[in-house]
Amino acid sequence: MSSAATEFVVALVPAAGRGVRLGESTPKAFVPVAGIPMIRRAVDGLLASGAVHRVVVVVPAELVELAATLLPDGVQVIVGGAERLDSVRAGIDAAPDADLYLVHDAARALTPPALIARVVSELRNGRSGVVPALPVTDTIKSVDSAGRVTGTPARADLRAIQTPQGFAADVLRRAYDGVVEGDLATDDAGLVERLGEQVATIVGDPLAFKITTPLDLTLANALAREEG
Ligand SMILES: Nc1ccn([C@@H]2O[C@H](COP(=O)(O)OP(=O)(O)OP(=O)(O)O)[C@@H](O)[C@H]2O)c(=O)n1
Ligand SMILES: C[C@](O)(CO)[C@H](O)COP(=O)(O)O
Repeated sequence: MSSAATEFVVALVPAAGRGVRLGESTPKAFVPVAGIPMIRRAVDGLLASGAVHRVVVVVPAELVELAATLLPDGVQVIVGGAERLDSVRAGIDAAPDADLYLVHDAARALTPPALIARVVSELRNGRSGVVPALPVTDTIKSVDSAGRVTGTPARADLRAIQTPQGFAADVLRRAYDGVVEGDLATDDAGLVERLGEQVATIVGDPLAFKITTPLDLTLANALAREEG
């Protein structure tokens, strides 16, 4: 960590999901990728970035003790909630001393440390919200409830958004103050955008893909084995 790094950076790692789409018997964050649980890989990536002072991992209640045995000393483990937003909120409440927050899915287990460091660097340069983004390669259409196409947004304007998403702490706290029961926001930046705050994108990394389906896990296993 550079001595010029004065703001206290806390990384929140929501890892309390069940992984329904992955279909394993173990909650997703505890599923191994080439022998190492996703949760451990995600935390190791954050620590290796050299840009994070503290890590708070959010897990299902029954897995707190197991998580503590899997993670390096000093990493805080807390209980999550029913939805991702509930788990992130628990993380924010557990780390009121943060100046900057990163919110990083455990499911993006192979995220390169250099990408994490770039997000923090942009925050330190004065951004209040930063997300990694990649161009989409498919054509994206909107559809109605019957599956009829209702529109085709210009692909050049679209980006697939990854994590870690970085925020000035007061901005993320205010964003979560606005969350209501049943909120449909699918990422943290979406909540910040509602405040009228600017969210900047940086170029993401294909390796930061979210392990969601069995095909994703096959890919992650192959990539991690190749890495050695
Ligand atoms: N109640 C929840 C739901 C999700 N997450 C976390 O948020 C990240 C992104 O969520 P996703 O990939 O959707 O994971 P799951 O919710 O586990 O997957 P699914 O929707 O297939 O059940 C994951 O690291 C997941 O563990 C969480 O902390 N708390
Ligand atoms: C936060 C996120 O990873 C950004 O792409 C994504 O929206 C999480 O969605 P999920 O349905 O919880 O996997």
